Amino acid sequence: MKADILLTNIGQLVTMDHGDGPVRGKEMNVLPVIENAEIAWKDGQIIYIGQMNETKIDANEVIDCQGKLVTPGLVDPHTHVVFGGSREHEVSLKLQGASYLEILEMGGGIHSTVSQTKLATHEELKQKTIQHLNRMLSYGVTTVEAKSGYGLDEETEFKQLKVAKELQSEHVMDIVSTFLGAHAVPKDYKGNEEAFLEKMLSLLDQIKEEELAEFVDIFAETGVFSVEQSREFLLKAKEKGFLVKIHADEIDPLGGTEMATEIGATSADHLCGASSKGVEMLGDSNTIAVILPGTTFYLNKPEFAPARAMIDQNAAVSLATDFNPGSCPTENLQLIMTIAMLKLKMTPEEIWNAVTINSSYAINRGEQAGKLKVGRKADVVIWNAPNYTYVPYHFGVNHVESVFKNGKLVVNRGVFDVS
Ligand SMILES: O=C(O)CC1=NCN=C1
Ligand SMILES: [Zn+2]
Repeated sequence: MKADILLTNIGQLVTMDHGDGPVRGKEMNVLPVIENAEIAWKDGQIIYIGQMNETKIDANEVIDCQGKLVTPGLVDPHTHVVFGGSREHEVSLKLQGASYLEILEMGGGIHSTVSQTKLATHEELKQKTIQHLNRMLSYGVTTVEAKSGYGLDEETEFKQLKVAKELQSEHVMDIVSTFLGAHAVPKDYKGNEEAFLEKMLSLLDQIKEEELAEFVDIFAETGVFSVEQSREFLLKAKEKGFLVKIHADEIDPLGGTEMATEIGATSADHLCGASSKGVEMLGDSNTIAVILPGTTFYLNKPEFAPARAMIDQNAAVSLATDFNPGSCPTENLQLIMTIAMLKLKMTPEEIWNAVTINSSYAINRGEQAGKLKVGRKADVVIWNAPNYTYVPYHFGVNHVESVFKNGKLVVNRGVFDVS
């Protein structure tokens, strides 16, 4: 068998090849691992996965993985990666005890990023986003969702969406685009949310025509949009052919989780305040629960999402960074894995399923990402770690050694000249 690249002497090859669909409930605690394994690819496509020395493979390049861990590229299914500026100036307010919603109400938070995103040129926004995507790649992420939502007007929402679309073809990262025009109520629409939502809905035809987004999302939260406003908005988006997802029960328990499952949302995200009814409905639905423990940590909230109860009720759970300049300014999905272990009480097996195969289904890429299987593209990570438990265990550092995207080496962190 002729190959371009063969990885051999792999200690643990985690394939995520459970069969079709996301993994849910008890199945989340199963991790398909091949010990002492090899994987080979040609022209960017996986042609062999198996035990070492089972098959003769004639490869142009052979990489001895020295017993290390190899996994699929990670999938980050919830990020606000396209944005201007930053919000470190709000740290003093946070330290004085101002809450996220209080800062938003004061005209800061999302509104602050909206002002900075409006000021950024298309090119400035694009170059800044490339830096964030490169850092995500260095953490082992090879597929990412990118939301708009820092324009709250036609011009700047389209600027964000066009940056994401250009990077879909120009950057090696696979990017799934989401329209989040309903991210907050701009000052000139205060008290007139319905009119603002109508304005955002009026953009959908052009977004669909120009293929600028696959998903539509909305922030269902106190002081932003109600659950009923969100239901109506997302149902209209579905009628126009969009897939939908929702920021639900992030801060206040409004019942967005239940609504997401009722309308057949692809994912319901945050869910810190999900009710027991909402948890039960997730278990009985195809809606993926995307949990963002980094945000709960960074907002210093005591209550984390009840991920343990969701898994116990047979839900499919995914993890994401929620990378954004305000409530979770980190691209480090590995750190999220550690927080999920400690605060959500998820096992290493559940965590690895939640950052690969389940995340890929949360952004409609279940057939393309999050799994290593013959015939799929070679999005592969070699970790400087002896096993999959080691990554969330040894926290706050980057364990990636090499990242291959479509079979091409795109990140090599294994090179040190320390003599
Ligand atoms: O604050 C932000 O910029 C991102 C966010 N949207 C909803 N929750 C957090
Ligand atoms: Zn978010």
